[in-house]
Order: sequence, then C-alpha cells, then structure tokens
Amino acid sequence: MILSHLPKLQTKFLLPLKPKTPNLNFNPSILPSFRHFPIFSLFSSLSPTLPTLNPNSPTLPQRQSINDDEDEEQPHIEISIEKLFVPPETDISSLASGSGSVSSSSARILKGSNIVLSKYASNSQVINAEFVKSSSKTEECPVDGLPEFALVGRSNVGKSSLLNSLVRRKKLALTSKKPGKTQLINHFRINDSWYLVDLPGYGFAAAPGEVRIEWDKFTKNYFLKRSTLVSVFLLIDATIPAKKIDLEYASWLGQNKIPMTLVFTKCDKRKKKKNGGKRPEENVQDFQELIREFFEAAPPWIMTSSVTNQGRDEILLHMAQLRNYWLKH
Ligand SMILES: Nc1nc2c(ncn2[C@@H]2O[C@H](COP(=O)(O)OP(=O)(O)OP(=O)(O)O)[C@@H](O)[C@H]2O)c(=O)[nH]1
Ligand SMILES: [Mg+2]
Repeated sequence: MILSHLPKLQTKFLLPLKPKTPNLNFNPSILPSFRHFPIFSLFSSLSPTLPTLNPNSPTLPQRQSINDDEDEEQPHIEISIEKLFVPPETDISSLASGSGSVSSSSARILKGSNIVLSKYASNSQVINAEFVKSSSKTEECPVDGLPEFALVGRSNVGKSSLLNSLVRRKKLALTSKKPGKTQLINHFRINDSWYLVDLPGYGFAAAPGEVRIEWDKFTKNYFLKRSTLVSVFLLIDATIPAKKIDLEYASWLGQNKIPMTLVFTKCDKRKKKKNGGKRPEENVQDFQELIREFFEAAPPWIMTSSVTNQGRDEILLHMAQLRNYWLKH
C-alpha cells in the first residue's frame, strides 16, 4: 500500500487527543450492545501478510520477553492501521499491508496494545524505585521538575497493584481488597529520574459525599496544573462492561487536552461470567467503540494484569518513549 493512501495518522505526541464535543448523556442500557467493528477483530488469527520490519527504520529495542510468568494464551489482535497510536517521527510504511490492518504480533507494535514503538523507546528498565511523599494538593508535590506519569481509575481497579508490578515490588504501594485504600497523591521516584504517581480512585461509593468531591477536586486540579505530567494512565477494569463514569473520565481528560493512555486491568480473569458476561478482549473492544465518538484519533491503549505481569514491560517501553520525547521537546 502506498503511504499516501493511508488514513491520516495522528502526529501529536503530547496532545494526542482531539476531543469532539462529548455526549455524556449515556444510556446505560445501550452499553452492552455495540456495533461490530469488522477490521478490529480481537479474536482473528494472525494476518497471512505479517508486517515485516523495514531495515531502514530506526533501531528499535527487541521485543522483550521478560514476562516469564505471563499468560502465554493471550489472543492475537488484528488492528486497523488508523487505530494505531503512532508516535511522531515514526515511519509506519513498513507496517502497512494490503488489508489496511496489521497484526499485533508485529515487533513494532507493543504486545496487547495499539501502540507503535518509536526511536524514543529506550532506557525502559526500572533499576530502583522509592516512595518520596504523599501530597494532598498539587502545590505540595515534588518540585524537582522530573517527568511523571499518573495512574488514575475507579477505586479498586488495580492502580497500586499495577505500580507494584511495574517496579517489581510487592508492597511499594499499598493495595487492598476494599476500595478507597489510596487517598493522597503519592510520588514514587524511579531510577532517580522520573516519577510514577499513584492517585486515589474515583467512584468509591462508600466514601462520604464531601470526601468524594474533595478527591475529585484535587486530582483534577493536579491534572490541569502539573506541568511535569507527561501522560495520565487511565485504568479500566477489563473484566466488566464499560462504566459510564470511566467514559466520562476519558472524555474529561480529552476535553482538557490531557494526554492519556488507557490501561485495561485484570486481563488474567478470563472466565466468562454467567448471564452474558464478556471476556477482557471483548470489553476492551467495546470500550474502544464507545470512546470513538469522543476522539478523532485513537488514544493509546494496552492490556495488562498485575497477577501475570502481562503488559508490564510494554507499559515501561511506552512510558520510556513518551518520557524521552518529552525531555527532548
Ligand atoms: N486478578 C487480578 N486482581 C487484581 C489485579 N490488579 C489488582 N487486583 C486486585 O484488585 C484489588 C484492588 O487493587 P488495588 O491495586 O488496591 O486497587 P486501587 O485501584 O489502587 O484501589 P484504590 O486505592 O482503593 O483506589 C486487590 O484485591 C488486588 O489484588 C489484576 O491484574 N488481576
Ligand atoms: Mg490504590
């Protein structure tokens, strides 16, 4: 396929989302029934025309197979070219096949995601991680200017667990079966050069109304004011159908031009629930469909599990490419 025939791809890295006017009047009854999106077939087998790496493309890190304990039975994903997240300065002409879709098993696409690797994906390994401080306001957060990534999502979605998985420590961030465990903005310094930020969850029904509003206010203020925030990682539970509150949060981030990566959690829970429950990849597909109306360009997304460490190395590579680009521009 000739490159000029490809759909227009997003080129912005730091502000990848061009939100349309969001329609927040969701009717929850429409959530379970979605239009089938033919190209984006999560269960399709490998494309017969597997994309190959262009030998002239920049040197990319090898696909890391450090996930010794990873579930090997992850489904292959076939994804249309225009649904990829393509970092700037990244040539994807070698990925294009006649069908307009690529297999997620391409070495240039992070496994279980729509994220294309760029030349900025280097130095992704975590060598050391330390808790620095908890803050109740943006003004109290560290002032050393290091780039940071914030983990946000509904209470109990697995933010603290993901942080622990990323840094390969069991209890650096405190987790709990009960929602509402994390209540402040918690900064963890990685390799003395960047931060992971664990935030309180939203939508915690048991929290008193005032407390909920206060959390919401300070986390949203943090997103709007924190100049060193490279990207928000919005965690979504992949074991349940899309929730209105998550769709609203994604839309709010887009409207406010806050760069966002969608992280689907708990993908190890593969058992189909009774009464029409769906598998993680089906819920992921449905969520994409629902947010399509808010964004002109597909935001980056990735499937993870803190139990099997699925997606751990891939998230770290994605954070590395976002961070290295941010540092250079
Ligand atoms: N099966 C499975 N369980 C998970 C995963 N991630 C988290 N959990 C479980 O989900 C529960 C909540 O995890 P946390 O990491 O504390 O969730 P959180 O989003 O930080 O919650 P709050 O701080 O209350 O907002 C715990 O019981 C975890 O063990 C996952 O990937 N797979
Ligand atoms: Mg937590």
